[in-house]
Amino acid sequence: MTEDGFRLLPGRLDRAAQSALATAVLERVGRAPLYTPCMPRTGKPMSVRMTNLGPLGWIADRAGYRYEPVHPGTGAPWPDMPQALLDLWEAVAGWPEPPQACLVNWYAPGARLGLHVDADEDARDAPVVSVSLGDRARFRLGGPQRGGKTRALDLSSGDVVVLGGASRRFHHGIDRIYPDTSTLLPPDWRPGRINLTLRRVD
Ligand SMILES: O=C(O)CCC(=O)C(=O)O
Ligand SMILES: [Fe+2]
Repeated sequence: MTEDGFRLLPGRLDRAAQSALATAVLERVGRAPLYTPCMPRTGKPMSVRMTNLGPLGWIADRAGYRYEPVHPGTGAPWPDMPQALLDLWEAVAGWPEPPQACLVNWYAPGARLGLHVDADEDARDAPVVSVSLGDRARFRLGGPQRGGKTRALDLSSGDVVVLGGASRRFHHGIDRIYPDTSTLLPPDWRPGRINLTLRRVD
């Protein structure tokens, strides 16, 4: 762990665990389809597609950023979080309560996620735990200030990142993915990357 509470756990999930998790997540994505979020006000579509698992889901649309208990397209509650994610949170988060939201991000080749701070949660002290599955990505980590110094690190399938302590409020994003660098996901989902972001909301 670094002083600022940022932790990269390379290969935290072995291949069998990644594969079982991918199967569990994709089955749920079948019930809660990916949708294209957009920027508040401008309505500009994001390149990452999203859905959620768990009691609450993070939504971005013209009205703003917020958490909702139901899928915006189907109106149904989000599917439950696979037990493996709850277990992972318990093992690495160091937080007494379980996560309330698991954002599922889908990066096709060309998708990216601009530098941002995860700031829509009242539970600002609970860490964010994020899991990478599928193709490798270049993750960018900055500091608390927008426009400050950043560094890049690669995230591979099975890697887990914990944004705890001060790093909970650090800027971060995904510059790009590296297509066809993993054979984990089923053929229909290649090339591409899934990221699972576990958060406590209130
Ligand atoms: O895809 C990633 O690794 C990061 C995702 C992220 O920062 C987010 O969903 O807030
Ligand atoms: Fe984030």
